[in-house]
Amino acid sequence: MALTSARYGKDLVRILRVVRHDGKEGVQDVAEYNVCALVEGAIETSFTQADNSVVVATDSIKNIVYYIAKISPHVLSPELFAAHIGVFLLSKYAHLSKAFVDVEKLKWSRIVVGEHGIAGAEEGKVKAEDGGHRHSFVRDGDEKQVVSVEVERKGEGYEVKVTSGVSDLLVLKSSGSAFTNFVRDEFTLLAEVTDRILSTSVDLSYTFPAYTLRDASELDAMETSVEFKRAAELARGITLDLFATHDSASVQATLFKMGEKLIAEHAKVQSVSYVLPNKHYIPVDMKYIGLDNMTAASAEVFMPVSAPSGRIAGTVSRK
Ligand SMILES: O=c1[nH]c(=O)c2[nH]c(=O)[nH]c2[nH]1
Repeated sequence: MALTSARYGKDLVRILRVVRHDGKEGVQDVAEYNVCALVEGAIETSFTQADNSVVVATDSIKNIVYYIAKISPHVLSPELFAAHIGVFLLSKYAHLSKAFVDVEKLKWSRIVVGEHGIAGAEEGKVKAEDGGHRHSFVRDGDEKQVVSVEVERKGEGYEVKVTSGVSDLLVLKSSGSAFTNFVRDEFTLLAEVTDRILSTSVDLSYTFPAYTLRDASELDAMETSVEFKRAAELARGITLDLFATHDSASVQATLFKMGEKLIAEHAKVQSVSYVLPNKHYIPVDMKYIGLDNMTAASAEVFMPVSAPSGRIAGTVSRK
């Protein structure tokens, strides 16, 4: 018998970091993360011979995540924060060869004070550059930025592979989606529809080429070269814009359009993967009470169905 793979670390490390911007009249940012940090390396004997001398305790790995959250100038960028944790783990412990850091960044957006028609709220309207309040935030949705970083020791430096994305971005359109011309046989109950509700919870990930750096001081250069922040803005924007505007023949066709567009717009994005549940909304049949609710034009009352859902997955890659 042999140990054929081994990896360990800390999962579900929760962090909220406040960033106070000097000289900007009290403007602050916050970043809330869920982090999973795992390592590989010369750790076999801890499994096969109960040899803990090669084990950096998972408690220490958790403490390193907090430490990097405190000292990293990159903590607002999920890609650079994750890469910083990975590079630190390998630079600190010579017997470790790879680090796998997954981070989820939760969505805190600035509250825009004074736009809710509340008398007196103007007094508290103290703006950051983007027009929101300087240090007050709202959780506007379950959506998360999700990033997986793999760092591998390569000679004196480190090779960093980044996959970024979005999860739990819930969208719905009440028109502009059809589904016709599919296989019809003895199992087919579904009617063709030229106009239907389309709703999905977007799970998106996209990859970048491997980037080699000597140490953490080169993380800024990695952002300048790869432009993770621009990719994240494009990925979300393209997903939402095309979901809204594409005259959808199917989830499959809309998925491909979105992936194609992101690759066309960002030179560093190598492949784009979506997993899109088709969250069904079924028109309620009201014939029994003399009401027509079953045609594309008449359907107004729908029953949301939590299960089952379709599940459409696809990856679009640069040739
Ligand atoms: O966009 C869709 N794709 C499918 O593959 C499918 N299958 C189904 O029943 N409804 C839909 N909708």
